[in-house]
Amino acid sequence: MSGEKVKVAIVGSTGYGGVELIRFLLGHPNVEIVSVISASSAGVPITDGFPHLSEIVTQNLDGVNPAEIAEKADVVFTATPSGVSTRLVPQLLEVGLKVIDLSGDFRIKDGATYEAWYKHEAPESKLLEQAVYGLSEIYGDDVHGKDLISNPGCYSTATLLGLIPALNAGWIDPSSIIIDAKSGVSGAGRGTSLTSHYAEINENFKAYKVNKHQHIPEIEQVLSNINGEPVTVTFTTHLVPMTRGIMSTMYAGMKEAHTDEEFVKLYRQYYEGRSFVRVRGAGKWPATKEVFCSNYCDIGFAVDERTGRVTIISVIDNVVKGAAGQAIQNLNLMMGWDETTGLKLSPVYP
Ligand SMILES: NC(=O)C1=CN([C@@H]2O[C@H](COP(=O)(O)OP(=O)(O)OC[C@H]3O[C@@H](n4cnc5c(N)ncnc54)[C@H](OP(=O)(O)O)[C@@H]3O)[C@@H](O)[C@H]2O)C=CC1
Ligand SMILES: CC(=O)N[C@@H](CCC(=O)OP(=O)(O)O)C(=O)O
Repeated sequence: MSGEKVKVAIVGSTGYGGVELIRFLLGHPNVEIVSVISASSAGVPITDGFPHLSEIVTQNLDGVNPAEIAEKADVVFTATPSGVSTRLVPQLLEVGLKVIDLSGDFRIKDGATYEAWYKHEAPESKLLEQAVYGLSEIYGDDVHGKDLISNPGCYSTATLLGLIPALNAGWIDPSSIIIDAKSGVSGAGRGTSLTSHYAEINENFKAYKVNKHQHIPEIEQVLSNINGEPVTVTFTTHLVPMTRGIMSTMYAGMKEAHTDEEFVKLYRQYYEGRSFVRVRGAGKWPATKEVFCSNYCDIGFAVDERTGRVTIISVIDNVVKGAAGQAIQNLNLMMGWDETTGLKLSPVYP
């Protein structure tokens, strides 16, 4: 790129993913936010709903009009609910925009599988083929120069980054994988619901969508590609009374005995040069607070010689590496910039 900044627009800028995109993009040296967009609040200042952005974002919210977006922007992030992107993204591509979609709509390559899990009509198969699945550390090379990037799911990101090196090396039995995942409440978005309001979630801890979560086909699609044969997983999600953070705890049988130190070495080699994956030393397990508000994914291991299984623990911030941060990482990869541009912020602690 020349010295000129890339102009970006954000549809769904009033949601948690959208507002986090704004926070990071404001500090991105190669980018200018030219439009913050809302379907329901066009014409009003974004600061009406988000006073924390006062004096920082002075624009009014724009409406969802693909032709108007194309007049202003080069790239658009769609931080919109699943089902919305299916209809909107083709219109945005049609007017010449590059799109990075944060929803689940373009992640599943088989339309019938998408419809079975998401209960929405799938996008047309041509676009499903065109969309590049933007799990940055694994498929980053495919993102460069592409027009449509499908940002991975939050649980899928933590889980896949935790499993892929061991599966790829043939160290774990693909038929034995069990995933026990927990998320903070912001993962459900800004809208209120009975399951996520304060009295229901405070001092509570509950499983939900057991064996029915929409990230199961996404995780299985990628693991099957890596494995070369179909992989199915047992996947249970839980809601934790905290705002941000995902911990994915994964259990798998080892094909041959390996030590914690060998796992650490394997993973450090696999992720060499990828700044946002931090592999903990033997006997050190990550906590969600250690990646809070950052784009890091931290991974630790515990081999159990007694059972022949390994436990892999992976943590991310769902709103950052699980959504807005990885979307910006994909923008960087799309544009051929260093993938860390605008993203190298330390986690917030405590
Ligand atoms: N929260 C998270 O941790 C993660 C979220 N995701 C995915 O990212 C997407 C955004 O999530 P999140 O920000 O949490 O969701 P929110 O519910 O917080 O925000 C979604 C936004 O989409 C906008 N919207 C709703 N309907 C339409 C429409 N018809 N046209 C245009 N915009 C619309 C709404 O704003 P308005 O009415 O003002 O337009 C709303 O602010 C979702 O698909 C979600 O599944 C993925 C990974 C993690
Ligand atoms: C805590 C919580 O409710 N999390 C959401 C994650 C939503 C999400 O990321 O949705 P898509 O990736 O499918 O778009 C859930 O479990 O459905």
